[in-house]
Order: sequence, then structure tokens, then C-alpha cells
Amino acid sequence: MSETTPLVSPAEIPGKGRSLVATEALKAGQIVLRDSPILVYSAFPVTVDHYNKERSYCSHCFRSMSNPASAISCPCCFSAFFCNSNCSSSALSSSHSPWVCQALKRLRENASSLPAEDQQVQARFLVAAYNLVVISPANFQILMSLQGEHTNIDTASAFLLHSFISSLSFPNQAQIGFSVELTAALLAKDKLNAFGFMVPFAIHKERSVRAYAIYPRASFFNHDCLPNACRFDYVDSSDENNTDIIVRIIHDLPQGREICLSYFPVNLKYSERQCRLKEDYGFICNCDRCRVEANWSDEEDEEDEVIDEVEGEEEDDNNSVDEQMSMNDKANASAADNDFPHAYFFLRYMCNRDQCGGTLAPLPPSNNKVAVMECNVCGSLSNLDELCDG
Ligand SMILES: C[S@@+](CC[C@H](N)C(=O)[O-])C[C@H]1O[C@@H](n2cnc3c(N)ncnc32)[C@H](O)[C@@H]1O
Repeated sequence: MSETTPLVSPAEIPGKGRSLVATEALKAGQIVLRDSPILVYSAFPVTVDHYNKERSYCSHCFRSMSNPASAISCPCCFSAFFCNSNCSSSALSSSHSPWVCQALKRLRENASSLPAEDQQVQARFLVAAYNLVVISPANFQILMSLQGEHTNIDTASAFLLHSFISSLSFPNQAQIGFSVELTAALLAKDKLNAFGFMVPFAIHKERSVRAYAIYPRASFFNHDCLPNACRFDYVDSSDENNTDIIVRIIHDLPQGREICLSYFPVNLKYSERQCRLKEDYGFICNCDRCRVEANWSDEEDEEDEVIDEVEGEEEDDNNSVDEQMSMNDKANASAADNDFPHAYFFLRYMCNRDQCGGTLAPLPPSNNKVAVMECNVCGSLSNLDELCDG
């Protein structure tokens, strides 16, 4: 997308805050946003068990390390690993500045003061966020302008994390009003706006996140349980901007339509979606799909649960896949049913590869008549006609 002809522009949507809407009619597969992160941080806790995992990804570009044994480690903190000397030297003036290096060293040495693994990851975020004050005050201001208030965060947790950061002084601390409220507000911004880079998809391997990134413009996308756009990342590509996020339209849209992503795999059940949106994002979803599913009878929910239970006995640790199966079964059974008007979405836009749960969007439109769909989780490509025939 060029800066002069944006295909989406910010708008205020009643009850949903800021959002992005189409400035013109959009074609399936069109890229509506390409955005570079203001910060990226590792998703691994700092405890020893994770040491090897962390070595598998470059601490600067976050690409998979082709040969972890040859990674260049930071000689000062021994907590950062780089895939080559370019990443190592760029990191020293940005993501792994001397202050970050000192902070990560302290974090590793004092991991017992933050025993919960998610707090160690939050501490990594805070280190990356406060590092912006030193390396890019403008990006720190952008971060501060994103959604998320200090009141969204548990006070005890904010105090604990703030006391860790307070043990490391950094330049301009006074100018930014360094306080526990500021730390809590930053944590809230992370919670509401961070996107995860997954570890490469592999069958029979649990999905997990390698790093989190925060984007200035992609943070404006609101959620819908039947999204009309989905986001792709190509972290392992050799592209210079490999941590950019790319958002593509799933199907044609008219001008003025709000562009929404789903904040999690679309195959979750109504109750689970509502619960996650309330707990993690602080809102009650009232999208078209939720309005329909709110009226589904208890028996329908129980039917799904029975299918889940039977499948769960075979594979207890993969709930989302079980849910996908029941949603797909249901979609096949009632594609023309008014009770399930969004069945078409599951048939057309959900990846049917085992244990994937990704969403499909066409590749950008070309002269080629056949639409090629790409899955945003496993990356598989399929021909739309084949999918429909299937
Ligand atoms: C990533 S931000 C999206 C941009 C945000 N609306 C803003 O004004 O900056 C996520 C937050 O947007 C709001 N939001 C997103 N989708 C929503 C929806 N479908 N209904 C109501 N609020 C929504 C919630 O407050 C959520 O925590």
C-alpha cells in the first residue's frame, strides 16, 4: 500500500472506538495494510528450560536460526542470540541497546523474583517498551497513544513488574513520568494490541508463539468473529522487512465497510469467544455471528460438547482443533440452514488441514482467473475452485 493512496482510513465506530474502514471498494486478496513494528520482543520466559528454545530464533530479526549452534551470543548478557553479525551489530543500537542488555542480564539473574513465566515475558515487554524512550521517543509516544489504560491491569502484578524495572535506571526517566501507573498502562497496551509470531507450523506439535510485536496502524483493527480480513506474517522470509504484518481482504467489500480481524482462531465456540474477548480485551462482542449463536439452544451447544468430549478423549490437549471439527461438521450439515447463516465461512475460509485452524485469504488479485487461497497459519496454498468442489 502506498502512503498516498491508503485503502483503509481510521474512523470512530460507536461502541468500538477507533477502527479502519475501506476508502474504496476492495477486491478479495487485496493488501490493505503493510505495517512495520515499533517493537518486537521474545515470547520465551527467561528460565533455564527455555534457553535452548530461545537460541532457535534470532533475538533481533526473529527468523528461525538455521544452525542454532553457530548463533552469535551477546558476550555481555548471554541472553541474546543473533543469526549473523549484521543482526548482532544492528541490535546493539536498537533492540539490544546497552540498557536492554543490562536489563535482560538482571532479569535472568533475578528470575526468582518473577516466578510466573508470563510475568517474565511481560518484563521482557517492559524492557523493550522503556528502551523506546532511549532509542526512539517518537515510537514511545505512538505506543502510549494505543488503546489500554492502567486500570485494565491487576495492581499487584503491575507493582511487582514496576519494582523490577525501577531497579534499572534509564535516561529521561523523569520526563516520561515514570511511575507504576505508567508501567501498568504499558502492560495494558501490550495486552490489547500485541500480535504473536508463531513458531513454524508442524503437525502434532502444539502451537506456540516465538515473539510478540506491536504495530502503529494494525493496532487499529477491531475484532469480528467472522472477519473480513486476515493478517499474514512472513518472519522466516529473507525479506528485509520480515517482521512486517500484511493484512489482506478475505472477500470483496464495499467502500466504507469496517475492516475487522479475528483476534483468535475463528473456530472457537460462542462461550469461549465471549469469555476471551471479555477477559483479554474488555468488551462483549455483538457481531452478526455472536447474535446468531447467542440464540442457539443448549442442546446445540451440548451436541458440540459431546463431539468435543469424544474427540477430546483421543486428543485431550487440542481443544481448538476439536472445535474446528464440530464447526466444520455443522457447516457441512447445515450450509443452507438459517440457524447457521455463516456456515459458508467455515466451508470456504477455514483451513481444513489437520490441527491447523488457520483462516484462508486469496493471494493478491492477478490476471490469473483462479483464486489461490493462502492459510495464515500453516501457509498452505489451495485453489478456491477445488475447495468449493470439495
Ligand atoms: C487492538 S484495539 C483496536 C482499536 C481500538 N478500537 C482503538 O480505539 O484503539 C482492541 C480494542 O478495541 C476494542 N474493540 C475491538 N473490537 C471490538 C468490537 N468488536 N466491539 C467492541 N469493542 C471492540 C476493544 O476495546 C479492544 O480492547
